[in-house]
Amino acid sequence: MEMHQLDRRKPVRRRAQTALTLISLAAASLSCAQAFLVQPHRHTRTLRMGVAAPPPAVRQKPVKKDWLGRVKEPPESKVSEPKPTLREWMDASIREWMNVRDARIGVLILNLGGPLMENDVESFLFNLFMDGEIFRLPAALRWLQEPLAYLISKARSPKTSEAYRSIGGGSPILGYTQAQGEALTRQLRRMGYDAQTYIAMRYSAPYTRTAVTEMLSDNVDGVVILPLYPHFSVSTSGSSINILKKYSRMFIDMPHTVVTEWYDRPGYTKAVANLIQREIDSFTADERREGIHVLFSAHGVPKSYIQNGDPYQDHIVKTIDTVKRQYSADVSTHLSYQSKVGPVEWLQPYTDDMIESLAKQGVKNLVVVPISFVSEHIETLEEIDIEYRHLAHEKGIRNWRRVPALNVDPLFIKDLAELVAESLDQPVLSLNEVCFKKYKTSFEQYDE
Ligand SMILES: C=CC1=C(C)c2cc3[nH]c(cc4nc(cc5[nH]c(cc1n2)c(C)c5CCC(=O)O)C(CCC(=O)O)=C4C)c(C)c3C=C
Ligand SMILES: [Fe+2]
Repeated sequence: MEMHQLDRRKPVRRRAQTALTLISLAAASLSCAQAFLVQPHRHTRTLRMGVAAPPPAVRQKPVKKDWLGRVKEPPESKVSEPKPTLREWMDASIREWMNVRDARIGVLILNLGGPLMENDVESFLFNLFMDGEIFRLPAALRWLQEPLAYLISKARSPKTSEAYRSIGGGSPILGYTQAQGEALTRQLRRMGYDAQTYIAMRYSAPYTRTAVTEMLSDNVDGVVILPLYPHFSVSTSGSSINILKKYSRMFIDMPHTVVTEWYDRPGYTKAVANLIQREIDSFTADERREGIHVLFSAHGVPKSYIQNGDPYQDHIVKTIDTVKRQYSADVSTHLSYQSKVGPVEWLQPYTDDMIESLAKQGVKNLVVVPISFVSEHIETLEEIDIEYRHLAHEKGIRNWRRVPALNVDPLFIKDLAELVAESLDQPVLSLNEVCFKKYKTSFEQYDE
């Protein structure tokens, strides 16, 4: 009975086999034609949709073929390589649908965001305090996150609005981030990459979902995820990566790698040192004889974060160690932390206490360096330039200098571009690995 049924299926199977053979022949001749024709592959990019590139951990080696379709064996050393680089992953993914190599790279820039105008302050603060990486409640009280975020943002918004009003009514962070993104795109293109940058802000538009949607509709072949924070903290890069992890289903077949931190980059640290040196050089010979003090002021985080393993403070200290080797040795260097929020203890010493203490010691010439920020925003323009400057003068520090943020400093942008390029040739670090292995963020709890 079974035999009979099988026999009756044979002609159907034969027809299916013939159809398959015809399809493969057509596909083979198409790929041969493509090898000879100069094809603008972007027009056919939709072919790729739904083709899942294998995730890095289980990825098989890409099958390399010559123009006749013969399989080329990879060199022996590469066979044993445990993890692919992003470049290899992109290559493999592209080769699955077409024999082309001019990969388009999306660079997804992550930043915090800020209110564009005064009316946005309350919703920006609400988003910020809704984030469990910023405003951490014990597990049993997490159901209070939303009502508390609502109350705190309402209560804080008059003070915060006043601060934004004093710098023109809104945060300049989006404008600077866009300028940095455009400069990075230009630099990567000068270096020969078909790259495009996209901006994902954490607490204000353009949000992560928008950036990812835009990036996918541009048909990028691979993504480098680049937080614009040199130092990793779960409260900044970690929080943005959490949200991205939530949306990672949107680019499940998209080769990607995460740059988690870049606090020791040569171009970044040199660019900061150059800006400090410029301020040091602006002092007169008499002022130099009096002594010059350089105060690095980093955005603080609650002390408990560091006790729970956040590497932020360690990264800050390492940046400063590298930077201070690159400017005049005859100045004194200090570190303090600014922007404390709420009643719990944050990293110490606080910047206002440090300024008072330096003034008490008789310091007259002070250079302040905002070290955790790479563009101007409220903490540099209001907190440092207005509040701390006023305090310093009041306490007798006569000569106050503030080192500008890097913004689009050419040396810095070039270094960021090199960082992106280098990340293509390093073993990929996936979102999963960052969230579950490297830093163990708590992404499952929170929404954008
Ligand atoms: C490295 C940078 C930053 C760290 C670390 C960070 C931690 C952190 N911040 C808050 C609370 C607030 N931050 C606010 C604004 C703000 N913070 C950063 C950077 C870091 N924050 C930026 C870039 C900005 C936006 C600046 C702009 O121009 O808009 C605010 C809003 C302003 C205010 O009301 O003071 C709050 C609040 C916490 C609690 C925290 C660590 C847990
Ligand atoms: Fe902050």
